Amino acid sequence: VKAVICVEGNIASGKTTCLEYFSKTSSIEVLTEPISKWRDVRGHNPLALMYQDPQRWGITLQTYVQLTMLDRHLSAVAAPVRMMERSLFSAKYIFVENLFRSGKMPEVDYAVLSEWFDWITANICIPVDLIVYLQTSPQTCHERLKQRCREEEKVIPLEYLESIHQLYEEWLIRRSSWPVPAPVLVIPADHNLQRMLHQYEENRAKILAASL
Ligand SMILES: Nc1ncnc2c1ncn2[C@@H]1O[C@H](COP(=O)(O)OP(=O)(O)O)[C@@H](O)[C@H]1O
Ligand SMILES: Nc1ccn([C@H]2C[C@H](O)[C@@H](COP(=O)(O)O)O2)c(=O)n1
Repeated sequence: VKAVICVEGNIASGKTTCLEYFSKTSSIEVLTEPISKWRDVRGHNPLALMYQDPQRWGITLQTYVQLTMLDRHLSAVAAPVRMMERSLFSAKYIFVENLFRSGKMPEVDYAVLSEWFDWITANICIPVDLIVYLQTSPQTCHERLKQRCREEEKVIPLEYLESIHQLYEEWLIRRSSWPVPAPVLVIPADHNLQRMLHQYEENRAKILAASL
């Protein structure tokens, strides 16, 4: 039986580090976010453009994110358990929603992206068996983001991470915004690396149970 687990969380919450840890397990295949594509589509960098001028380029990046995430979801599974970074769902419910709600995406762009998303989810089966939510404070993410130092992300202020955090909490904890496509395992993720790895080990059985 194959299982799909999506690891969700704010920017720089530790998703890649978590996936790297579980990639050492032979029964688990790991799919990271296709961020290299978002930074280079035929020589263009829609991620950088979006941060420079979200009004103009938000829909460009998010259209491409939707395509590349759909491609990830539909790619052939090669191991009993698949762990992937984020999902088609968080792309829409968190990032598109954030652009729209903060007034940085014109209503017509939001409408077109929503039509695409609704069509995809109505016509294509996107199986998700478990969501692992790495729950952090926006302050922790801000520090980790500065330390990681991705060129495009230097303009991200704490308030941006606070908005993303609120949207995640509404979606996965308060469950007041959008449908949650699978059970949610919440892992508090403000701790140091050693403690995080310990927590991942403690949660291993629960995570792998998704494949039973
Ligand atoms: N528990 C932790 N404590 C301190 N720093 C961490 C921890 N986990 C990850 N980091 C560092 O924080 C940055 C963001 O982590 P990363 O795994 O890339 O997050 P994400 O994939 O969610 O954006 C990286 O520089 C990483 O080395
Ligand atoms: N739908 C999306 C998904 C991601 N992004 C941005 C946010 C970050 O700058 C980057 C992903 O980095 P991570 O959270 O994995 O460290 O891509 C977006 O704007 N829209």
